[in-house]
Parts: sequence; C-alpha cells; structure tokens
Amino acid sequence: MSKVLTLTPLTAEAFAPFGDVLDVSGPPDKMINAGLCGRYHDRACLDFSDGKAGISLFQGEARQFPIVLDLVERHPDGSQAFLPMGSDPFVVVVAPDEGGKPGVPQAFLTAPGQGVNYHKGTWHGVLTPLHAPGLFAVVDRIGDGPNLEEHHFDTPFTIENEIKHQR
Ligand SMILES: NC(=O)N[C@@H](O)C(=O)O
Ligand code: NI
Repeated sequence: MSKVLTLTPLTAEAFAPFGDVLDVSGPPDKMINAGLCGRYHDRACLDFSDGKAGISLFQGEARQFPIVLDLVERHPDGSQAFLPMGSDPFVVVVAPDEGGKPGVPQAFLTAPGQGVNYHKGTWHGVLTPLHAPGLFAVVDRIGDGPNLEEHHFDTPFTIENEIKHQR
C-alpha cells in the first residue's frame, strides 16, 4: 500500500525552505552585453563544507506516472543544483528533516526552463525527468567522501499525474 503525494506547480515561495528556484521570472537584475542580455544575478546559494564546486552533466531516464517514491537522499557537505538543458518540466521532491529523518515529502512540477538548487543537507528525490533526453547540468560538491545519506521509506509514496494548483 502506498501513500499518494499531490503534485503542485513549483514556486520559489513553496520551495524556499528547501532551496532556490532558478528561472527568469520578473525583470533581470541587470542588462548586459550592450542591452542584449538580461542577467539574473547570483540566484542560488552554493554552499560547500569543503572540496570545490563542479559542473557535471546528468542524463536521466524519463519516468512514467504514477511515479513511485521509495527513496530520498541528502548531501551533508554541499548544495546541489539541477539545471535542465532542455525545456521539459521535471518532478522535484523534497522533504523536511525531522530529527535526522525525512518528514512527509512534497512533490513539485517545474515549469519549462526552471531549475532548482537544493540547499546543503536538504532531503530530496533523485533526478526525475519526465521526457527524454533528461539532460541536466548539475552544480554540486566535488570532494572526498560520499557526501550522500539515503533514506528508504518503509511505505513508498506514489506521485500521480494530476497537478493541483496551490491556493
Ligand atoms: N547521486 C547523485 O549524484 N545524484 C543524486 O544526488 C540526485 O540528486 O539525483
Ligand atoms: Ni542529490
């Protein structure tokens, strides 16, 4: 038996306790390149206990709904940003920390072009594309040690393909 998670549109406000939403909503912070480019400046908190920041490419398998969530993870030593290299929405799952274990997860659907940056230590689902090729640039910590803590839920959650708009 699984518990159903409601999928809601990703908003910066709802995601704020967990990380940053990267998108070009609103006016740019500055115009550059002779007025031909808007710069949305310094929009994510990159935070690494040690090591260095790196950029990797992830090619994730596209998932079909209903999506079963039985695992979340976190990176105690660094933030992790997922920047889609296409315009397909993807599923983002986060959960609050409750005494070292994840609480009830929240599932979000990104708008086309939105990326996310999980703050250091935030419980999150693994990369969950919905469309091939599932190509993402990932900015996270490059350093020693696993920088990974996983939690397997005793009872999995199910994410249905039904978007509920936030009130
Ligand atoms: N393990 C890994 O690099 N990927 C995960 O951290 C993830 O969030 O997808
Ligand atoms: Ni991760």
